Amino acid sequence: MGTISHAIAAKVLLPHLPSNRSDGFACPSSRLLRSNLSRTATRTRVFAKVKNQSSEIDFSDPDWKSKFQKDFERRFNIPHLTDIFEDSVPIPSTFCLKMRTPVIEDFAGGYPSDEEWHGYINNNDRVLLKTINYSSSTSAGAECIDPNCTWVEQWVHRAGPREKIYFKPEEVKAAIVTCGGLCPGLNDVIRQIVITLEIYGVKKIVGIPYGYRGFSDKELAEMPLSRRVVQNVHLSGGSLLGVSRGGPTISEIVDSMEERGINMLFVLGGNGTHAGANAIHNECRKRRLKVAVVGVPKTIDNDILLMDKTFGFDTAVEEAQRAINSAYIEAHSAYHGIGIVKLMGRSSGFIAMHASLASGQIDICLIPEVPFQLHGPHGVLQHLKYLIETKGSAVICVAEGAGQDLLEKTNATDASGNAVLGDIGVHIQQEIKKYFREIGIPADSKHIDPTYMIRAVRANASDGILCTVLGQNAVHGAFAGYSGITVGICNTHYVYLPIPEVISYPRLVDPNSRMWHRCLTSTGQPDFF
Ligand SMILES: Nc1ncnc2c1ncn2[C@@H]1O[C@H](COP(=O)(O)OP(=O)(O)O)[C@@H](O)[C@H]1O
Ligand SMILES: O=P(O)(O)OC[C@H]1O[C@](O)(COP(=O)(O)O)[C@@H](O)[C@@H]1O
Ligand SMILES: [Mg+2]
Repeated sequence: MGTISHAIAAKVLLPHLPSNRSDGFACPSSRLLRSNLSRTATRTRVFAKVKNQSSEIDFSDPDWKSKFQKDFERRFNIPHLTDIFEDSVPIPSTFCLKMRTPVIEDFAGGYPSDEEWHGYINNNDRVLLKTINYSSSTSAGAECIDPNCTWVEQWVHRAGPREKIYFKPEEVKAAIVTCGGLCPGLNDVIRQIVITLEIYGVKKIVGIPYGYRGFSDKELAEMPLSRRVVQNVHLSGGSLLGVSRGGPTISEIVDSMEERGINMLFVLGGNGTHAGANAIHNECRKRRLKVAVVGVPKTIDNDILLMDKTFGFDTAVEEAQRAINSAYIEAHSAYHGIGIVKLMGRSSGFIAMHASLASGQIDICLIPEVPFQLHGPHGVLQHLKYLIETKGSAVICVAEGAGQDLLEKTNATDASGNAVLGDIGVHIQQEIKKYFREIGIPADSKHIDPTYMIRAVRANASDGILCTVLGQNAVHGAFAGYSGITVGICNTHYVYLPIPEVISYPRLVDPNSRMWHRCLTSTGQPDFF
């Protein structure tokens, strides 16, 4: 009793279970009542789950809380080189802000250190992961461990430069790789990693071209990187290094790293890339290679667990405003105009939800986490008819992963194994056209798909800052001797997290969260089931 397995603990902490709207609430006329019912039912299911874990967490054990905390501490411990190289001797950090120019000389005369400078993070510094003490499991968005929603402090490691480092800068060959789809800010992160590495005194820095593929494709030469090369790269979107999906096996990647003498690897990517980074970290350990593998979460979908947000997300939401505004103008100017804007979000509707909230021009927001029906008395089309009759126009914002149950399945996958989704935006437009034709009401629908335009732009100012901090912290983490970690922002503080904890499943919008309810309040849409 008391030992919580990794996977089980992740489930206990899951903020919500996706509500299964087809399982049964009668549809009372009041949306509020329905929403309350739905919330209660979902909560009941959460605790049914928790109760099922009783063989794992025995809540009647007076010590369950301290056991949980101990287990949490173990899970969130960040792997360190000394776990396998016990004799590693650290040296004083070569990162010191009193010396703001990149170190250009060798360290023959010893490593510089500054006893007086208090700019380092203590290894025992921690950041509080959860900050709300929910008094009840029925509080909006409550994340409870036990049925009483007991307050349990959960601490994670604080990111930043350490006083002692585990790599001699002149012995480092650092590589950066960007994988998956594009995301605003990739170049900003690359730039900061290079700049920070140079401040530590690293001279061998390379970019691996086109994601993991660059490790195996002999035609693709690694790109030497320096402050001079990256100076202005943040001024444009995309990735200086290129990106790709799919690629070589983990063993091939580590073979290639060994051949190239890479002992620090910075991996920018989403869930899939991080699964790869963790596997590379484990393979290096298996081969007893003194290598630090550090991830920087890159996902425009914002679907990495535990973090306030990932870089590029704010920019995506901002850029989406232009498409939404165009859709609004088109719809508003047409007779019975209906605008449809499809935004990215494979399994998480964060961009659609935030873009809808920001614009104030959306009447219907559809996300993957909240099932909906198009047809029937409570369907989207019926509500559109109501909007056309009362307002004269309407705008829908739909996440690409929403309503996939309404489309034909293809079972097709991309090179990384991600499911290829059906086009929900096109489907909704077709159904709108059919429906309004059938009911004899003219409607003029316009579908805008700005997805690739949104993700190719350069980062905005707020993302620029986030990228800067994450890039710098990635380098600090590697020099501090950590590996198999990723960097993030939790409750406005910067942290290091073990990779498996942030990718055990995609972070989803909680349909019981205040944010989703705020979105519903703003759009005024009913539940569509
Ligand atoms: N489970 C996995 N283990 C190892 N590598 C993976 C895994 N899933 C994906 N990858 C690799 O990570 C890279 C990016 O994955 P992908 O899913 O396309 O993007 P993202 O990292 O943004 O989720 C690809 O090269 C893919 O082969
Ligand atoms: O057409 P591509 O390049 O496969 O990208 C489409 C996918 O990229 C994303 O924007 C983000 O995906 P990743 O996080 O895997 O890079 C998804 O929302 C979308 O499904
Ligand atoms: Mg992914």
